[in-house]
Amino acid sequence: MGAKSVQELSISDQDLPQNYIYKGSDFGLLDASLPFMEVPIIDFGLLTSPSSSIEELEKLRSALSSWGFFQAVNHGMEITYLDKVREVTEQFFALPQETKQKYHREDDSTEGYGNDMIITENQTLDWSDRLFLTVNPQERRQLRFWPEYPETFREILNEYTMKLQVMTEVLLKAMAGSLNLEENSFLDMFGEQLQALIIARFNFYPPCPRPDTVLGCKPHADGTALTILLQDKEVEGLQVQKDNQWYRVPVIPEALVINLGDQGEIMSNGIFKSPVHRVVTNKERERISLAVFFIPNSDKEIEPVNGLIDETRPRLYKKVKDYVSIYFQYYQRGRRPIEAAII
Ligand SMILES: O=C(O)CCC(=O)C(=O)O
Ligand SMILES: [Fe+2]
Repeated sequence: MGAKSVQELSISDQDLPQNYIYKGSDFGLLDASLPFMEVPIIDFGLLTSPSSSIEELEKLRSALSSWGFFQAVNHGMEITYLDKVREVTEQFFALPQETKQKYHREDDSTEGYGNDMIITENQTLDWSDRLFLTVNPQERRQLRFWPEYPETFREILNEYTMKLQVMTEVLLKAMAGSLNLEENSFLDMFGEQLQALIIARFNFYPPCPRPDTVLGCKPHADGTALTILLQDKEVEGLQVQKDNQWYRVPVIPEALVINLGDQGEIMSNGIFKSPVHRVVTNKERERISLAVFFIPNSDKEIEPVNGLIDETRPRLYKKVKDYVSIYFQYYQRGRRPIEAAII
């Protein structure tokens, strides 16, 4: 049944297993003296067409082409609702270990509860336990991995991801609008009516005895088109890289953190960035987050939108299909999967 959960490791007096020690050369700067990112805050209410504000679209374009990250406010979900989503996440991870094991993922599969998937020898493991659930398309749901406790878990996950789906449609249209493209240019790449693969990844980061050498999540860029992240309400940990410098992503309890993934960068012909980010650990407090991944259907070919290719901006990426399948292999070897798509 595989290794101990990170949660169990965090409370055992056993020495820290060596494979959690991060060996990359880019560790170093884990202290709080790192600068905060100058986080672009986008008012979602102003993005909704047909009256979307030119100014807000310009802010969106600028955020996605510099950071690849922004914080979304006025997205239609009250903070009390976001707190409910956080609460069921905390409640799940607080269940007794035997109960959580009921939802344990198989060693060779991502779906379910468990810690970092082991793909290569010598791989550094992330200091986190996760619950990974496919939400959409509905027929791909594997309900045996969906917690039955807390009782509202399934209902909230279903409802929350439906709300995010609506946001994603608005966002994809606004992204196109911000580049003067036809409104459905990005949306169409997902397939009919956003028939996206939607995956929810609940992350749990227990306190870590060695935050100076252990990461909650290794540096990576997401393989998605878009990711919508609900951060812990109080505990910071997410950092983003820009021009070889790491920045802290501030906690804004009522906001959703949105970032572009590799497939979003490919569609935009490199105008929008898929940012490298990581999660650091701390000694005192646990941290939770919920990342929801929006991924074009695996039978859809993804390529730069036509209107974004011209003499001054040649096509930068090849057509890719089922990008996710190569993604994990590259990631666990510490390479950027998007390299596979560069012309
Ligand atoms: O926990 C976080 O803040 C980020 C998690 C993340 O990057 C991911 O799940 O891909
Ligand atoms: Fe990520």
